[in-house]
Amino acid sequence: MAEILNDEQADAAVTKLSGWTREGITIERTAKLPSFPKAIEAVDKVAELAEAADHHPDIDIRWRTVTFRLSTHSAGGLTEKDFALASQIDGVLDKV
Ligand SMILES: C[C@H](O)[C@H](O)[C@H]1CNC2=NC(N)=NC(=O)C2=N1
Repeated sequence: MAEILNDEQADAAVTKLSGWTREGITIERTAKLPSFPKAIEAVDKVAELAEAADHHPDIDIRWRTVTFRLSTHSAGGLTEKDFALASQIDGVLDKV
């Protein structure tokens, strides 16, 4: 099982991402996409990455605003898996 990062490690890891904040054992990023279809396109790409990683974000879609939340449920905390997928999500959002 992936190891839970402590507060210091999690805070250091979050600063390496773009636009993510940490709320306890969850990290989240909200992005406003240019349109609803673009928001769905971004979510679709993230879904493919999530499946490939076998790690899945909670996703909230409101018109063209999308929030991604990550936590490693099986570990009960934040692990490298969350930060690895968050970085991939940044890559998707940079290109939309
Ligand atoms: C069996 C499989 O590895 C697990 O159910 C995975 C799937 N996706 C997951 N996603 C997240 N965010 N946390 C998990 O603990 C998790 N577990």
